[in-house]
Formats: sequence, C-alpha cells, structure tokens
Amino acid sequence: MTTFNEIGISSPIMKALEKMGFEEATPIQAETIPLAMQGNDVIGQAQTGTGKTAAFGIPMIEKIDSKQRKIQGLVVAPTRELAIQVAEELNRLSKFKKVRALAIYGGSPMDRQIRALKDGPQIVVATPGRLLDHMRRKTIRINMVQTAILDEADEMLNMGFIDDIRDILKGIPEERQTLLFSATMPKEIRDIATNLMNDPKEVKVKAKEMTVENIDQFFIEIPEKFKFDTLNNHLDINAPELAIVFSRTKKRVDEITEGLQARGYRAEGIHGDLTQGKRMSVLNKFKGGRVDVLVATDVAARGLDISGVTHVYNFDIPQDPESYVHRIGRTGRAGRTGEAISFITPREMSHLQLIEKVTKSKMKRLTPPTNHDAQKGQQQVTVENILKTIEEKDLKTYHEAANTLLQEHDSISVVAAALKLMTKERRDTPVRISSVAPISVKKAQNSNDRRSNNKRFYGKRNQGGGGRNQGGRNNRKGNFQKRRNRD
Ligand SMILES: Nc1ncnc2c1ncn2[C@@H]1O[C@H](COP(=O)(O)OP(=O)(O)OP(=O)(O)O)[C@@H](O)[C@H]1O
Ligand SMILES: [Mg+2]
Repeated sequence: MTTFNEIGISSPIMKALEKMGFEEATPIQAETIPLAMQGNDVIGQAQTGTGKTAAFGIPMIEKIDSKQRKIQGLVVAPTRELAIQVAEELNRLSKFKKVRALAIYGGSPMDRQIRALKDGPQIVVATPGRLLDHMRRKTIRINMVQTAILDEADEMLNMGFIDDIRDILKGIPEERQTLLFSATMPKEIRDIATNLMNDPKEVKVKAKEMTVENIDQFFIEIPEKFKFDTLNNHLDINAPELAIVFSRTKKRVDEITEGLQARGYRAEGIHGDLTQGKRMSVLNKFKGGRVDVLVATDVAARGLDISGVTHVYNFDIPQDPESYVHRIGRTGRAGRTGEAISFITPREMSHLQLIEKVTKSKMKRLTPPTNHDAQKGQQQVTVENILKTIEEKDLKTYHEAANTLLQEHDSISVVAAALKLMTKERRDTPVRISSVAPISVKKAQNSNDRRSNNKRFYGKRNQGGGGRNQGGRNNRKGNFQKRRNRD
C-alpha cells in the first residue's frame, strides 16, 4: 500500500485528498503519479473505478502555476457528462491551490463558454468537437499548455474523434507532457503514442480479469419478449439503491423508460438525442436519488462515477466485450460492491461466451424471477421497513389502536392487512418494447463493426432534439430509500 505522502505530493493537494477521504493511493495512482511528476509522458491502463482521474489530475495540478491565469492543463474526454465530472474532480483536488478547472462541451451556449474562458481557468476539460470549435474561432488559447491528457482515448477513437485529437495535440506546444489513458491499445492509439508523445512509459495495472472483482456478475437467459417483465421482477426483488439499465438503441431506451414509469418506477432515460439540458437534469436527478433507475445507451457507459449505483442491468447485451466491461464498471467503484445482470436471448448465448472469454470472467446463471418471486420480494421490503420502524421509532401512540384491533381480529389478519397497505402492488399496465435483432457473434468479432455501431449509440454529434419531460412516480421512494446510504 502506498500513501500519498510517500509519493511526495505537496501540502495543498494532500489537504484536498484528506478532505476527499482518500487515504491510500490506488495502484494506478501509485505508479502513474511519480512517473508523471518526473516529467514523463505516460500511457495508463487500469480497471474501471480505480481512480484514473486523480492519477492524471494530481501530477497535472502539481505543475500548474496558480498565479498565472492561463490554460496550463488540458484534458480531452469523449462525452459531455464525463468532461463535467472530470472538471469537478479536478476542482476538488485543486481546491487549496487556487487552481480552477473549466469544462467546455457541445450543446451548451458558446458565448457563455467564451466568457468563462476569459475568467482565466488554468485547466480546461473539453470534448473534442467543441474544443476544436474554440480553437478555430480563436476563442481559446492553448499555447501555454504544459500538460495534455487524453482520457478514454480508445472511446474517442470509436466515436470517430481520432483526427480531432491529432489536430488538438498539434495545436499544443511540443514541449508539453502528454498522458494518455485508454482501455485498449488499437493501432490508431499506438500511432498517437509513437508520433505525438515523447517516449511514453506504459503503466498497466495488471489484473487477472478485465472486470473488477467486487462486481458480482450474473446472466439470465430470456427471450426478448419477456425481458421487460423480468427487469420489472428483478427490480422488485432487489430494490436497488440506484440502478442503470443499458439498452442498445435510443428508441428502446425511451420505451423502457416509459414502461418503467407506467409501472410506477422513478425512471428516466439518457441518450444522445436529448438536449444537453435534459441530459444534465436527468443525471443530476439520478445522482441526487430523485430518480432510482437510469435507462441509458452507451453514452453513460464510460467513465461516469456515480456513488450508490448498486445494480447494472444489460437489458441488451452489448456488441463488444469492451463495452460490457465499461457498462458494468458503473458499479463496484472505489472498492464498493455491486451486481451486474445481463439479459441474454437464447440465440445470443454464444455471445455470452465470447464476452466471458475476452474479459476472463464468468457470469453466474440466474433463473428468471417469477411474478410470485417479485411479489414476495416486495413484501420482504415491507417487512424490513416494519422491523426498522420497530427498532427505531417510538410507537406508544399506536398501542391503543393496536390493542383494539387485536381484540377484534386475530393477529395474522391484522399484520397481513398492514403489510398489504404498505406493499407496492404490481401494476399490470401492458408495456411493449419494440424488438431488435439479436447480436451475432460473427459481427461482434469484426472490430470495424464497433465504429458503425457506435454511431447508433451516440447519435449525431451536437444534435439537439426533443426530450421527454415526464416525471416518474414517487411511490417507490420508501422501498428504495431504505437501503440508501449515500456519501
Ligand atoms: N485513492 C483513492 N481513495 C479513495 N477513493 C478514490 C481514490 N482515488 C479515486 N477515488 C474515487 O474512486 C472513484 C472512481 O474514480 P475514477 O472515476 O477516477 O475511476 P476511473 O479509473 O477513471 O474509472 P473509469 O474506468 O470508469 O473511468 C471516484 O469516486 C474517486 O473519487
Ligand atoms: Mg475515468
């Protein structure tokens, strides 16, 4: 175990780490930070949720001269939400050094960003498209950048941003230090390392499996038409604190969201066709626990760090194993535990084996829960609420009424009636999810396919469009809140 002290981190950052509750450096931090602080270019690879943001953030902040109100650090990240999250984490790390990080991304007004840039942040975290826009309009000056960071480089490649990345790096002084984080090292990323980085050192935190071991992985073999009810049942039984449900297309995300809302869950959807404002508000509601189930395309698969996500469902199994690793990595972060449950149609069973082979991990088979199991699960939630109330609350004012009831009825009937009143009863609102073709293994093995597929996941870049504005029902609050213990 390595402490941050041993790495020789300055006191303002030590103070911030203490405030953030970071006691020991994670392995990727212990290896990357010293190398980067010595001035090396670094290529980093490590499992999901193991603290890569601070691994690149700390050495970058250390180098910044807080008196200079010029951009000295630049981070490029694939999605808007990730850019915002990384900027927030950097601002926490630099709190006592008076260094400010600003996120700039598409879908948000240009003029507001230009004003914020004029305020003199020392770090900018940007999505590639919007950053290039600012560079072309000369509304951003990156000629003083000393550290450039590419987070989720392979995903930026998948999204078709590779030329943008090259153009961005070419706009930064050559004496810069470059840190690159990528889950995989395809040829195009290797080319960047060879041509646009300076003798990079590779840090690869070795793990037996690509997935984090504190995520329990399950699969349910289930025909397409039973997926929705199975999800419904599973949610009822497990009462997740926060759950993310991944689906393959934007249309299905909308349909699953509406279906869950109709059945009384507090669910919201997120995908690339929603306006940026809607995307942010959905994510904030989910982070704040005002939404319990986030239904998403892969736009939410990479990098997002939301504490309290206990369950990840693959309503549709992803085409490629990499996506699987990142999706399930939204739970089990920073040493916590989590569960991942993947729905596999019978025709997709061979795809499951491919995923298991690539990730070197096994998923345990679950039998699909029945409606009866779900009902029992819901009753169990009520029972736990009752037990907690007995332990924690002063119930004297109810004693007289309880006594009267028990004089007139047998105790089983009285308790059963109370349970019935307190238990969420199933709504049988019919829900239809339009079907998709099962994933074929042959297709998945063709790596070129991933790119075209992602276009579907993310939609057109910077595209606006109609979001939905329905609020979820509130009646599951009690069930979910019981297990909520947010930090
Ligand atoms: N040394 C540490 N001690 C405790 N918590 C930490 C430490 N470093 C990072 N964390 C926390 O762990 C969580 C995950 O960190 P982060 O998002 O940087 O992971 P990541 O490796 O980038 O994951 P992903 O591959 O999903 O992008 C965050 O909430 C972060 O604040
Ligand atoms: Mg990350």
